Amino acid sequence: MLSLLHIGRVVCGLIERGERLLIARRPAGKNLGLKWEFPGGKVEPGESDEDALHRELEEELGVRVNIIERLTPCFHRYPDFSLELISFRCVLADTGEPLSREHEELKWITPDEMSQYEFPEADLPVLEEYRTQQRSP
Ligand SMILES: Nc1nc2c([nH]c(=O)n2[C@@H]2O[C@H](COP(=O)(O)OP(=O)(O)OP(=O)(O)O)[C@@H](O)[C@H]2O)c(=O)[nH]1
Repeated sequence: MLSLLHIGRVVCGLIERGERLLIARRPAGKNLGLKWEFPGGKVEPGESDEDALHRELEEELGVRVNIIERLTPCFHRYPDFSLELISFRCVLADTGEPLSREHEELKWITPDEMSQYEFPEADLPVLEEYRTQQRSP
């Protein structure tokens, strides 16, 4: 029988600075390697989504953020695993630059530049929701 691993809830942060958004490139050796994503990771048992976001962004980028809003959660099934992706718009709480502790590279991009980067499939509805929001008055 085909078994599919459900990795559970994954949180990620769409960190805004002015008109730009922070994206991070996954390391080559990992699953979905070299795709661009929003920093974050798996929610641990007993942890709230918000606490997981703060923990992951501290671990991966060394930053604290203030959450602006939660976007619509998306369930996605990859060929070998599935997840629920919960995204948050946020801003940096302090003035320091994010550090690339676990990613290949970090970039600040405008919403118009998003289409130039390859994101994991699970992120496509998130990108669409974010872009639509940016265009509305
Ligand atoms: N952080 C993040 N993960 C995403 C995004 N989109 C997406 O499909 N994912 C997937 O969600 C999972 C995130 O969990 P993770 O960051 O803890 O996992 P990982 O494979 O990097 O590392 P690990 O399992 O060794 O801790 C990965 O499988 C990743 O490919 C996204 O925008 N941001």
